[in-house]
Amino acid sequence: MYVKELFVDNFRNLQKQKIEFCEGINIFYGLNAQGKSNLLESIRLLSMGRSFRGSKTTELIKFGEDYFYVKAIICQENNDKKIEFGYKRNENKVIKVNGNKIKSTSELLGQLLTVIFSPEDLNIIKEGPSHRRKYLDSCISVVEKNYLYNLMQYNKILINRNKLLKTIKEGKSRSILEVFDDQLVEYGAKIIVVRQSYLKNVEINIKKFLLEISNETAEIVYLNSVGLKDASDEEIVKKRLKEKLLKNIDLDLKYLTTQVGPHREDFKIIINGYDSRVYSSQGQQRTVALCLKLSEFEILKKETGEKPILLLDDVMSELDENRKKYILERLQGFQTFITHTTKRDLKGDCYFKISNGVVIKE
Ligand SMILES: Nc1ncnc2c1ncn2[C@@H]1O[C@H](COP(=O)(O)OP(=O)(O)OP(=O)(O)O)[C@@H](O)[C@H]1O
Repeated sequence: MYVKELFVDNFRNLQKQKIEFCEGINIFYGLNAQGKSNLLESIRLLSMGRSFRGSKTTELIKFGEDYFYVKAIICQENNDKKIEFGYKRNENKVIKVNGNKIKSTSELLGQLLTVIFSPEDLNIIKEGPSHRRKYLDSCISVVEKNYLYNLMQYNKILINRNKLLKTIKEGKSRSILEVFDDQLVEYGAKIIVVRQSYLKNVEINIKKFLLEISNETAEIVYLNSVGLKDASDEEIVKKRLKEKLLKNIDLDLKYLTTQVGPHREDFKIIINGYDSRVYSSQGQQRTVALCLKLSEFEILKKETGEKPILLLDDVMSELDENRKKYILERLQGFQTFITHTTKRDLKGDCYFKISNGVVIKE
């Protein structure tokens, strides 16, 4: 698939305009703070239903305005698909696919397949477990239809269980907790099994990429909440999760929050035998992040049978010549959007200059 055309109105600093892209490598260049990342953000918004920078939807509205609207025409096997995203301050967002309003973000996922590379990817490697969980959940949500639903259900039950823990402290019966535990186990086990399988795929890919880029070995260790080396059997996972919940009840009551479950999980990326989060250099961590994104791309491609679109926001300047060459070779044949401060050094199929929110095709 590829994005043929984009229309933006009141999105961040971008001027109201229609932009036509080419099928190969699209280079967007310009000085700092002109709107390059904003443009990629608008495309990614149509893909995931939210900002890749973690901004709230209301922050995407141009200063001084009260709505924004973004529309893209996607070409897929010679059929055109239209995706629209509109948001008016204090109202609900409106998302449409081919003119039909969709009810939830999960219906949008999979309509426009994108993988974004940005300097913030480093946080997936460097920061705490919540960054890795969030990343993992967002990748899986696109390729596994029920994953987001299961995750949302799990989180709802978790909130209620945590509320209940507080009232039990005040003297109510512990047995009510079991009702929540059964539901938590039901959804939790599904989440764990899918995470296990996804991470196995990531490991296969990351091993290959890292070997090719820097001749290093890689291994992924899924730190699942049930303490299993292989958490791929749903029934076993259910049983173990139930046991763990029961075992931890005193701790839960002490801290008034659920101590065990998918909401506490993490995964480690081991490079040459050492945890990359703790022992890798900044440059090595950057390479690991790059490999992680390349494997996301490979899995997305394999699972959907489609050609995903690549969004490279400000990453080229941080890569050395070898890595730059490697990534550009891998992305041959896919629509790619690259932002850069200069036009030099990058070979593209079409170039756009961005200045003060205006995008000019050359
Ligand atoms: N809601 C908004 N309304 C208007 N302008 C905004 C809004 N949000 C951000 N901006 C501005 O948009 C401008 C461009 O931001 P953007 O992140 O796209 O820059 P960029 O061209 O990618 O620059 P850099 O090369 O520094 O990364 C910034 O000056 C920012 O302050």
